[in-house]
Amino acid sequence: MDFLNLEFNWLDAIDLLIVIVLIIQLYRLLKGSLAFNIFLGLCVIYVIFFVVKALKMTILTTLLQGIINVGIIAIIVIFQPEIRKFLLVLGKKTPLSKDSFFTKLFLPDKFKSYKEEESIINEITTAVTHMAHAQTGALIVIANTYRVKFDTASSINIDANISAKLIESIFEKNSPLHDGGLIIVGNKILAAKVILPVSENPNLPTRIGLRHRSAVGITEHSDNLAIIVSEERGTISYAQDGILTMDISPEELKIKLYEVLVDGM
Ligand SMILES: Nc1ncnc2c1ncn2[C@@H]1O[C@H](COP(=O)(O)OP(=O)(O)OP(=O)(O)O)[C@@H](O)[C@H]1O
Repeated sequence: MDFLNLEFNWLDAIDLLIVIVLIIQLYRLLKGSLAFNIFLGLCVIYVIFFVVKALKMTILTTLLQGIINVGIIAIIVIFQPEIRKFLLVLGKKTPLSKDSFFTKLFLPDKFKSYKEEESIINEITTAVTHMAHAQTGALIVIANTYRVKFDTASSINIDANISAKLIESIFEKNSPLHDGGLIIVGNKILAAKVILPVSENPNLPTRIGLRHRSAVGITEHSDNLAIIVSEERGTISYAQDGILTMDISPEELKIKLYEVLVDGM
């Protein structure tokens, strides 16, 4: 195809499509985070660079070229968590990954059994619903990897099967384990009383406190889902990819848990 005197073949179309997909993935990954503002700043520098280069403004071009050269290393350092997450997302879309087209084609859902996941989803939803009614504050992190990092200095290892009664008793107001987050990995409750990183996102609602902020914090740089029960309001919320979704119903929580535990995060 000849478009505006430019040669445009099907390979260019694929090239363009891949760039668009990468930009959309990058936007979804960064939106709502501080890194998004840094990313916009870098885009502005790039645009100015191309304009001054086209206008043949040599000094500015050299200066910006220098900033951009150093900027590549700075980008890797600043965006290290985002790059990690981006590669994780890409890894999940490989032909052999759990939710890939090929896996779904050769192993249709009807042949898979989700009994264990369904039981985990029911236990978590039951516990969260009871705690919301009783206005018992809770913070549950469902981590997608066994290598989840958390502060072990104050936490208590549990390594128990997931049950609504156990979760509820951990968050009981008189329980010595009720403060901090509960970590679930796979089919186990791994630890309680975990101190999580508090999000510094300035765009979060000002009315929320440390429980909600730390739920957002633990999902900002890793593939986790954090469920929060507000002690003050008895509401259920969740954080994923650094984004807080507030005041959901138990049914909505169940759908989210299916999405995470059955369809894959
Ligand atoms: N860094 C942290 N990691 C894990 N849990 C934390 C952290 N900081 C505070 N918490 C938990 O949050 C509780 C305090 O919640 P706070 O009232 O500040 O938050 P909130 O978001 O307003 O929640 P709520 O709606 O339940 O009041 C603490 O008692 C503790 O259990």
